[in-house]
Amino acid sequence: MSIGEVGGVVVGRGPQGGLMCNGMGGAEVEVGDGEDVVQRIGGVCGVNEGLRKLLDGLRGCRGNSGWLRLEVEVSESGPQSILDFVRRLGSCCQERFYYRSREGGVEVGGLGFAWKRESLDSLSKVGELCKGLRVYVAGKFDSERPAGSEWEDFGADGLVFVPVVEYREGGVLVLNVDRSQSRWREHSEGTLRQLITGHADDLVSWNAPLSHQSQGSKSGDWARSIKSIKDKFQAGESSKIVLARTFNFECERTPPDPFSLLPLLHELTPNGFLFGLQPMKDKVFLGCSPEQLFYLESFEVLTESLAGTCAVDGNRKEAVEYILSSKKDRYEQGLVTQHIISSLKQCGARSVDGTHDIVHLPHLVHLRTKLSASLTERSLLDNATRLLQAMNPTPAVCGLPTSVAKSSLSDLEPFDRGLYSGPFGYVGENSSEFCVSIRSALFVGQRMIVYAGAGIVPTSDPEQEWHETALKMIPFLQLLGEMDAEQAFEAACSDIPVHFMSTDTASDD
Ligand SMILES: C=C(O[C@H]1C=CC=C(C(=O)O)[C@@H]1O)C(=O)O
Repeated sequence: MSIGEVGGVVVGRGPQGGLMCNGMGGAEVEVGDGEDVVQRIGGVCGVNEGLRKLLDGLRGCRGNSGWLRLEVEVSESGPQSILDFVRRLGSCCQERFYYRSREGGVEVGGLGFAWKRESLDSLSKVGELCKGLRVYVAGKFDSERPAGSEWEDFGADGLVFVPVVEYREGGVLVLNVDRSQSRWREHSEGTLRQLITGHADDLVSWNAPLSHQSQGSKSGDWARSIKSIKDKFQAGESSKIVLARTFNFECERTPPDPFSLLPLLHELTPNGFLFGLQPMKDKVFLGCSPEQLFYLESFEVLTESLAGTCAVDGNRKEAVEYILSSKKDRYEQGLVTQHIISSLKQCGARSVDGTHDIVHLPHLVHLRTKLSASLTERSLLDNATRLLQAMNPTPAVCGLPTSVAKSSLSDLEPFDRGLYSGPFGYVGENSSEFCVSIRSALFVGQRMIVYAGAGIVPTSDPEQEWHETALKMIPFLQLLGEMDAEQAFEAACSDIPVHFMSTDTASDD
């Protein structure tokens, strides 16, 4: 595909001719049917005007194969404009998506699905996706486990997708069209029109639902599960299993837009990956995770082993000293590091470099080893697919051996993890990155389910591990239940259902 500039428009041009693209400068340009087309529409404008330009740009396009991507540069690229875009257009589009990498280098808000698959294997078949295109992935932790009804619509294996409209870092608004789909024009135009003419929501701060009741895993069941995990250790079947539990809220009414939690979660955990996915109305999975699965650029991969947790009870320095000298935490994290190194080797790495550090989060610290390696010289998509297969799930969220841990968790956890602790990220033209979607929650109608897990090793104490999962739930419980951190911790530790009565304090941002 060649790129040319016509009348202020950059156009991808196919050799066969046949498809007419009417550029914004008025020039009509012929591009090949079946070829991928990338067109940058000139002139910086506001978001609404940008959406109109995309609609105009679409008018002259025809064809029934190949990707079409129209891009407009928009001026509103303030600190939260991408997240605000996704929040404001919630009433105009049922399918929403948001992702921000830990350092913020990649940030995207997506609306509608231009292309969607339910199997992660489909990622290896997207080799022909066009230049500049990013494919986003939200994978399930264990797709072999029977799906819980709460996770319906999140795909059999998760979702692999390209949004219709993307608002990307650097202030670029993108329209993605897969012209091989029947009725691609109606679908794309329909989505754009809804966004342009629909009623944009006011930005309202999250306010906890007026009345809600909590329930979730019980500490007695937790202790019994740990006992059976330890039996597996004794029988020599496993060395580590990461057991998770849930904290559920039942509300009297559907709570406010869950996407409005994202800025608050990010404030509490600024050094996290921020993500949200709404495959349909009243179903949202979101979170703010400290854990990177991998970052891949060219053949160079960065990854990390994050495990081992110590509470920060006032004095961070003491917590750091404690965790650095804790044999149990070092063992637990060492298993993850070793597994990741062997996964990297499976993907062609000859040597792996590593440095240790500590991750500081509200109320806790984790051990981390940052790892880097050079992989075999294959395409980025090929390497990303192989990394996903080899690394996911790591023993930071599953256990060892992976198959034994997975089947034990399927027996012991009385709920489907769905996307919790699965990979969440993208494969793009020049880079690919995934986080592990821990520190997350699912919103289904009037239910809100918070997930957290803890690595169980032979020396684990059930009560301490229960407290550890409570610590990990604090940011969510603080926000969902309108509590301070101490109350949130107590609620997360308690076996007794709590009845919340919040005050109605919705306010403009
Ligand atoms: C499984 C979770 O955390 C993992 C990541 C960091 C530390 C962990 C731990 O100490 O057990 C877990 O491996 C979770 O937050 O749900």
